[in-house]
Amino acid sequence: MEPRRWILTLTCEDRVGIVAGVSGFLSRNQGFIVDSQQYADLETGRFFMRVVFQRGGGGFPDGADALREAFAPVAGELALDWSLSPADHRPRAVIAVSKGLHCLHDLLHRARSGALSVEIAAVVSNHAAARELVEWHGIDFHHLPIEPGGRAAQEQALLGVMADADAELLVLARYMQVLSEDLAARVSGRCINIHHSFLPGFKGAKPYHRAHARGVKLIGATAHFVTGDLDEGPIIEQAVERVDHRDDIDALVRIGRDIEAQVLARAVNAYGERRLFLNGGKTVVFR
Ligand SMILES: Nc1nc2c(c(=O)[nH]1)N[C@@H](CN(C=O)c1ccc(C(=O)N[C@@H](CCC(=O)O)C(=O)O)cc1)CN2
Repeated sequence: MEPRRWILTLTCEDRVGIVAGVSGFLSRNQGFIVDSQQYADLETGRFFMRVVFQRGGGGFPDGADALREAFAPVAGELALDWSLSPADHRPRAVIAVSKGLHCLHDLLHRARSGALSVEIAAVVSNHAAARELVEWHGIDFHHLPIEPGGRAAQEQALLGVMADADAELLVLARYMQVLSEDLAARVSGRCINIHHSFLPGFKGAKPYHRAHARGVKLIGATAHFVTGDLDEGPIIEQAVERVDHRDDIDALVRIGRDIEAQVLARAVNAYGERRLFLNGGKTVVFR
């Protein structure tokens, strides 16, 4: 049987000796490195690293707690912000959606076919349109309409669903409500939105209409971490497709749906596989 694999991710203030410190720890503990990627941002002075490793011989710490206990002194010495988990761990996620269900369909299908690296724990929506689809997949659906003056209560209910589902990640899969500053702060670094344009172009509502009016030759989609500032969060993934004068707004919307679904799934998988790091107003995404 293949030995269990582990993923160590870390970030820290950059200095000489980080890679040596980590690889030295693994060597001393019979850790066999399967994949290692690191990046030094010379502008911010931050360092990022992701190591995939497995048991390489006798003396390898047995289990997550033993590994974390063994690594903690090294991490303290190097002043690391770190996380260590089994490679097959899939973070639990809540998906939020409004009336456009194409990204939700895609995520549910990928989850069902084992191609999604997060576990969909529940789906919430300010409309009831997705209930039948979600329940067909055997997943909890929560209809959280926004009553007049009820945005704060609705957001509390959304946080309640995340807590009850033990979910760490919130995915806005064409959820057309602007999260409050408070909610955005509470899910900072663990909330991913898909915006239906190639940011920074065409922020806000109805980007395809405005792209058509502008006569663009490329349209795209952008997955980003959510912040309190609409469509301003750190970009995780983007893609574009060529369009031309023959493509009316309906065509742009149709072409855009596929781009949105693909870009969002890539971003969610980067998060689930611990390949994604916040780096100030930007991100580091290991391939
Ligand atoms: N705090 C944030 N919340 C959300 C973000 C974000 O970047 N920061 N992105 C949106 C998604 N989105 C574009 O990608 C978007 C959604 C909604 C709107 C908008 O103007 N909504 C209106 C209501 C529209 C309606 O009811 O249909 C509003 O909220 O008043 C613009 C952009 C998700 N949330």
